[in-house]
Amino acid sequence: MHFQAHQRDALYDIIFNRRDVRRDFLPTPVPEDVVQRLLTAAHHAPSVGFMQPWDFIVIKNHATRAKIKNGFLSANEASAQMFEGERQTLYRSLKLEGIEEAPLGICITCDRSRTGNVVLGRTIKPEMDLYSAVCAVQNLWLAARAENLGMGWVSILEDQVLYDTLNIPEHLDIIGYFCIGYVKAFQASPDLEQVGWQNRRSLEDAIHYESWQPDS
Ligand SMILES: Cc1cc2c(cc1C)N(C[C@H](O)[C@H](O)[C@H](O)COP(=O)(O)O)c1[nH]c(=O)[nH]c(=O)c1N2
Repeated sequence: MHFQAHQRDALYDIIFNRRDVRRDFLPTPVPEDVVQRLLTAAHHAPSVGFMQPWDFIVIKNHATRAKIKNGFLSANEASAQMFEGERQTLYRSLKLEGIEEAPLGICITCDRSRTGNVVLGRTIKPEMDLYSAVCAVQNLWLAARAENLGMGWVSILEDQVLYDTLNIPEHLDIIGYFCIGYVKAFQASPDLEQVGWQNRRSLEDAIHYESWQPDS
């Protein structure tokens, strides 16, 4: 398959217009065929040794999401206290999850023992299975944006909340919990940039030619 310019441009549009969404979710359910398309995209991510270490737990039940939200609330209080002064005040004003508002939750796990102990490509760097599962996250994120669905990563949450609430076996690692739903609007830039928490680093500083150089 040879992609045409308009197809290339569509991919870049999706990349640049993808946002971490935690507010403005609409209650409109995500149709099952759309959910299947999202998960098919996630399932086609690259993985070390083709081990496909991920599983996807799909959560629509509100009571389940309310339990996860409670877990967020306590983790978020502990997190807020790690920041000081004005930074803590700003942190407390941020909306950092849409667990109850978004009608769809997806928890992604990583089975580090899938396909055995010795995995092609993971022989020297054992963390490659976790990285593979994160590749599935990014596919999901981009597919969601292509479907005009907002998606937000909620990592302010103790893993144990997800193990207990979702009955996840202990041998699985938790990669993340994601809120997904249609939205009133997509923001043009990251929320954290809009509120002055953190600016986008210049690409110039991120690119190094031939060898690493400190920021200019
Ligand atoms: C691994 C990981 C974990 C988290 C996030 C991202 C990633 C990659 N982000 C979203 C993050 O704040 C966001 O991606 C950046 O601020 C950039 O914004 P856009 O994603 O471009 O909108 C995120 N956001 C949030 O509100 N609560 C959270 O718990 C997390 N956790």
